[in-house]
Amino acid sequence: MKFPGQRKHKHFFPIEARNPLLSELLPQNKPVPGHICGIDQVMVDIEAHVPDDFLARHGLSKGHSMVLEPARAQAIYDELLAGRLIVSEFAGGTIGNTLHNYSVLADDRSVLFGVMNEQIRVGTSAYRYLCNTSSRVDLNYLQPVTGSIGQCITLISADGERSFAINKGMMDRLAPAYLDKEQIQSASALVITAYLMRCDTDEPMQDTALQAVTWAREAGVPVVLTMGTKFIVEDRREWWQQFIRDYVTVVAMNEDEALALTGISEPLRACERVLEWADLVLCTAGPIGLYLAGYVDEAHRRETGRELLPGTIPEFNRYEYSRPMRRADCRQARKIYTHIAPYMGGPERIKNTNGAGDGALAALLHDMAANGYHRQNVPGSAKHRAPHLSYSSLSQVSKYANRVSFEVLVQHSPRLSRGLPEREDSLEETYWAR
Ligand SMILES: Nc1ncnc2c1ncn2[C@@H]1O[C@H](COP(=O)(O)OP(=O)(O)OP(=O)(O)O)[C@@H](O)[C@H]1O
Ligand SMILES: O=c1[nH]cnc2c1ncn2[C@@H]1O[C@H](CO)[C@@H](O)[C@H]1O
Repeated sequence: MKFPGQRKHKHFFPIEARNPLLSELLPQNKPVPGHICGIDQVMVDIEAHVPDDFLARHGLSKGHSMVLEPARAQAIYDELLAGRLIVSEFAGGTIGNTLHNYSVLADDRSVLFGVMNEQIRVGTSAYRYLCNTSSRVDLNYLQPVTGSIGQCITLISADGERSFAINKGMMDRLAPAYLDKEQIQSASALVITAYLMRCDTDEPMQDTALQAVTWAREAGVPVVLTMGTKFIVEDRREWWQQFIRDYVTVVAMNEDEALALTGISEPLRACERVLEWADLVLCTAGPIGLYLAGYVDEAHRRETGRELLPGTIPEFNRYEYSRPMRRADCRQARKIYTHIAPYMGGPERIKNTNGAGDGALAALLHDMAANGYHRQNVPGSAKHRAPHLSYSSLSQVSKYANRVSFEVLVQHSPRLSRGLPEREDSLEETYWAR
């Protein structure tokens, strides 16, 4: 496990360095490995650049993800192919992307639950998927199926916005029998997406997801839910609110999904509302940057060194230097918030925004997993006097998440091809020194 930022104090990693003092604290010399788990509708992104009237002509809604009848998806694909508009076919899926990015950033193992073609031929979508997935993503648990994984036709508009048209194939056929309870219950987090719940009634994906979150909850493993698209949430707002109350520790969403979930358009107020149901909230807001909101016990709160920010919750960032905790672990819980504007004001040129939110979530997961890893390996550390959810403060995590989003925006694919540059390990320094 690579740590999310350089630490200048006594908690410095890597512990593999076998500091003799640290090793006294360790029952064994080999560090206990960590991992995270995720469930996805395994799919490839087939990317094409199109004018807005292409979307209108095919009845697609800009910025969203729609599952189409196979014949309709095929018609779009054929038109793109005939017009030589397809620029790439690359592994996708919101959780697949998040696990891949986590593994690249953390140099750590992640486990993907999903389906995969039983037989793979060179050049097919399944082949592309495997080629573009980090070797640190464990694919040994995939369920073999006869039929294709999903295809997500990713249509990029002139302004960089992306719209998805999905030919689902076998992506929702993942059965509960192909989950691994031991892997889930020993993970630092289980990541799922709201997309999993839009399978057809005769498909097992929803039941599979419910089984996994039940096991995670039972073992105290944080359940992380990314909202997918506002349409899924809008249709069943109360259902989602109850689902979050019952199972979810961390909610990740953009401002549209936040509005659909809470009825509140202002991201900070929406985060405040979601904190009534979950413990930690990541809300990305495109060019506005991103918000993180959580809880800390009064006894562990830390005041910011930055200027206090105005907003719908005045001085909302006052305790942003605190490390977030579960509400139930606080004796006197206080809500804490942070906001960060896009890294370096945003890229000069955005290649496309696809996966920028997934990138931010991967960074947050990295910091959470680093905390679990540190706790397991150095249980006596002062860092773990209280049960925090992350290794770093809310403020530090937001900088990291933002930095990773930036990296996704300036490249072509939602999947990072490499980790962040080493020299930036101290985000604090480079962040302000342009
Ligand atoms: N136009 C932009 N200018 C500057 N930064 C941006 C822009 N769009 C996105 N970002 C950065 O990327 C982060 C995530 O973006 P966004 O809110 O678009 O994610 P998203 O809608 O969840 O994306 P996806 O669902 O494709 O993963 C933002 O918090 C911000 O830091
Ligand atoms: O229905 C879906 N299920 C899972 N992933 C999806 C779905 N629609 C789009 N994406 C994925 O979201 C990523 C960007 O966040 C894209 O890479 C796309 O593959």
